[in-house]
Amino acid sequence: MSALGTAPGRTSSAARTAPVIETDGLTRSYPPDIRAVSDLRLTVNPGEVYGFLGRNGAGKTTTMRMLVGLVRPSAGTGRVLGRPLGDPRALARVGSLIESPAFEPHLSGLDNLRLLARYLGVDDAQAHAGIAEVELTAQANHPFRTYSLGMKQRLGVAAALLNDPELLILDEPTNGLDPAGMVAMRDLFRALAARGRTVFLSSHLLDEVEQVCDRVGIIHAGRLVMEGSLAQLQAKLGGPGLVSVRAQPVETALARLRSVPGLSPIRTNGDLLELEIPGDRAAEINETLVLAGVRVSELTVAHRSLEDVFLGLTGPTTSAGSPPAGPTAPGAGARRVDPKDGGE
Ligand SMILES: Nc1ncnc2c1ncn2[C@@H]1O[C@H](COP(=O)(O)OP(=O)(O)OP(=O)(O)O)[C@@H](O)[C@H]1O
Repeated sequence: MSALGTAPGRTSSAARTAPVIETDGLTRSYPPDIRAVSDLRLTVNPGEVYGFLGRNGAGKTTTMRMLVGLVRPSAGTGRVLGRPLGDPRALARVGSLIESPAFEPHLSGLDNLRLLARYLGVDDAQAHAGIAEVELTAQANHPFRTYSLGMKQRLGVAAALLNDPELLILDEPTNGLDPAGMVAMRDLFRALAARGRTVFLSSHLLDEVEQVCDRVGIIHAGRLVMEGSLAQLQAKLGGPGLVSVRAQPVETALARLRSVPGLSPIRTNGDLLELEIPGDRAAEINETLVLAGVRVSELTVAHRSLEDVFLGLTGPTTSAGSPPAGPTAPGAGARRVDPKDGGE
């Protein structure tokens, strides 16, 4: 086991550089033989936005529940803010959104937060600040029961922020948000990181993680298949992808591209040329063609999905099956209908 966090505390310089979350061999099994999380070794550093990426049933929620002491590990150890998992002294400095918080349906969003603020012993002003921070001011006095899924989610994040936590642990925080809400939430996470807070969020959306996270851990069938910086993830994704170019005159375009090493089209269909190259060479293709007097009317880089990343990192699996390293139960990795979100 690595040197898990030493003495915690805001004032210690050692604590500032020690990981905020560190786990070693963290495992959670469910009877009769489901391995929801297996031998997980995570390192989350202070001040970063860390994306915990995995598809449905990968083990994200179970991991987060262990981190905040809601579920006891079957094996392995971990530390949060330098203290053992579930230690109340650490949890007092953590804000989390894992299960939907039990808000009072007939109270307004603001009154719900005030109630929670009183319970946590924090100033009422924090409730107002939280509402503003998640951009719910216009709906602050509407009853919670009238809130959309996205508004409920934003109120949940505001609740997690109430005690001005050093670490936020958020399970799929952008679930249900519209595109503008997603952008606002991403901005909030970056702003929190800029203030030295650490954000550990889960997602099954590669795009989302790429846009907001500094580091990424990819969990698949209960196991961590990759952990590293966004640049390292992108390097893994930077392999050949499919770039399509619509260009005229097509003969000139073909001849020009064939003359540049590595840019030879693999297929042509009328004036559409397809190249299998890293997507970051798209601008080079455009420039090459334009300088050769070719008109480029369309240039698309095929989007690489999370599925592609998994296939690249783990090899093919079926949704009902699992690779040898994954959950041990038949059907492990398939979606469990969870009361927290009512399933898919
Ligand atoms: N209480 C439980 N009892 C039995 N199996 C469970 C329990 N909780 C989780 N599992 C199983 O553990 C695996 C991981 O579930 P988990 O909820 O952690 O995944 P997830 O990555 O959060 O998925 P999602 O994105 O769908 O929320 C799944 O196969 C799930 O069915």
